[in-house]
Amino acid sequence: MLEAMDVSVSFGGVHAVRAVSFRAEGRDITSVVGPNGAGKTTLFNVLTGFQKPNIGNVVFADRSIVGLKPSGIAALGLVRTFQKTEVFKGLTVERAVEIGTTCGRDFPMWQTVWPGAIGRARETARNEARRILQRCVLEDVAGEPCAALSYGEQRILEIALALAARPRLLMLDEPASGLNPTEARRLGDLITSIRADGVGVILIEHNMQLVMRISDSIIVLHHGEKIAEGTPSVIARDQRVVDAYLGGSGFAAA
Ligand SMILES: Nc1ncnc2c1ncn2[C@@H]1O[C@H](COP(=O)(O)OP(=O)(O)OP(=O)(O)O)[C@@H](O)[C@H]1O
Repeated sequence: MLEAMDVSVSFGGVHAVRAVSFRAEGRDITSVVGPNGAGKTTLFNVLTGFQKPNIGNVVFADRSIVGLKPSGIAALGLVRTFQKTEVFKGLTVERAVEIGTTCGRDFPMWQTVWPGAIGRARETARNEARRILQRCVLEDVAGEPCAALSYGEQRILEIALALAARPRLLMLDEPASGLNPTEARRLGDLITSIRADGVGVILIEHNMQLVMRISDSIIVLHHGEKIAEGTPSVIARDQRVVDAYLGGSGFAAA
């Protein structure tokens, strides 16, 4: 569904991403890992339209998305999370997700003039929001103001808001950062349930336990280059990865 081809990005003399190619299949969890400064965020920004590559192409759903605005890419179904739930802090969790389901959607003209249509559209949005909150196990806090959520719940709410945009491919940038092991496990369960719904996920993440547990495919970056790609068990045995990323300590699938 998404293919990056020979993507390179330089900042002055710094080669942040060097000729990286990979494919992310529509119903897979594809993780991008690597040490600090490996180029993960820069690559993520290229895929979501926040950074133009110097060279290379990115094809999503059979069309090149290089040069499209982030909003245009999101409208195609490639949706990212933002750590920005504070914009909804005065609203309840359910209302925030409900508003999220209507963002970027066109409403036919008749809906604005036909009595009852607005109420019906609101009801549809509310039902969709409830379904998303259930999927994210946030239904118990649906009536709470967003600002009252714990840090871990706020991170899950970011995903709920991204799901409200009906992604075909969801991009998550370090969703486990700052989560405790229980929260990280809950996050992993959520991400695998999103995959089970037929939505692909691209995950940039430092938490290797989580990555090894849920990924279908892992791409390893080092100094901007892709040094390995494969299933968790293939990556765990790759000597170049173990040397470059893990300082020779090795790791096991969790
Ligand atoms: N806007 C920028 N201007 C100059 N250099 C940049 C810029 N953005 C990133 N870099 C450099 O590009 C390289 C890759 O950075 P990037 O943030 O993509 O790595 P990363 O793998 O996401 O790191 P981390 O895990 O620490 O977030 C680094 O050397 C970084 O200093």
